[in-house]
Amino acid sequence: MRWNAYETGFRLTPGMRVGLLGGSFDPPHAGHLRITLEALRRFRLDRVIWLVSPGNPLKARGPAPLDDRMLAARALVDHPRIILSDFERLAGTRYTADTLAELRRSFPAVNFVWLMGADNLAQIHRWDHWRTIMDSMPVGVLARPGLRMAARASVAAGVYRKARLPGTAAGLLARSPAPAWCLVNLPMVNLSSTELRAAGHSAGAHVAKARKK
Ligand SMILES: Nc1ncnc2c1ncn2[C@@H]1O[C@H](COP(=O)(O)OP(=O)(O)OP(=O)(O)O)[C@@H](O)[C@H]1O
Ligand SMILES: O=C(O)c1ccc[n+]([C@@H]2O[C@H](COP(=O)([O-])O)[C@@H](O)[C@H]2O)c1
Repeated sequence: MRWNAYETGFRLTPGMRVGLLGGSFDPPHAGHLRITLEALRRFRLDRVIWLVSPGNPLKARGPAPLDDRMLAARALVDHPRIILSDFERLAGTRYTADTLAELRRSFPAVNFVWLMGADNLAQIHRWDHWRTIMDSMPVGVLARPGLRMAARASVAAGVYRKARLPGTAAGLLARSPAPAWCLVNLPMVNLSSTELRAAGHSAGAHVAKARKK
């Protein structure tokens, strides 16, 4: 399967520790980059793949076109260990549980870690087959301004309380058998795509500006 239209020449080799940051990235922002760099370091990952989603199944509002969001991400990120991918478009998956199953099938010897902000830990119990996600892959959670408490009090944190690694053991997460999750604190960046869109910064506007140059 030709599964990455935007990133040529990257290889995932057996034994690699690879973080997966799924998101709308509508538009991508410095908060995404900050948590990615922090995840690479704290979870001792070899790579992080941004899975730029065709559309969050829980969001009624459709995002900007995927190509615009990929281009905007490319303009923001230039790092040898960060891969940008439209895997979900190419694999035809929409729900995270399906995407992760497909990735595991394609790369059976890679140690994947699902990454997300604390806002998503607080609501992952609403996702399709959320327990399959938690039971099949370690999960790294990055603190997000104002959401640490909601994450700690979440359904997922309660159901999987015994599977939680302390922040001091974050470096072991990628090699821990699922279920395993770890919430790390970090210097937080108070940015969200919602606020950026409200201020007129869309992925499409970025592309239009780049074309004018
Ligand atoms: N500032 C941030 N701090 C921590 N995690 C973040 C931050 N921004 C985004 N994330 C996480 O990155 C992933 C992708 O985020 P997403 O593309 O939805 O951006 P967003 O800013 O949350 O967008 P929106 O406001 O439209 O929901 C999610 O897991 C989200 O929790
Ligand atoms: O699989 C689901 O049911 C599901 C529900 C909501 C969100 N997700 C995924 O969570 C990631 C973050 O979504 P978003 O829109 O908050 O950036 C992205 O990869 C989505 O596909 C997945």
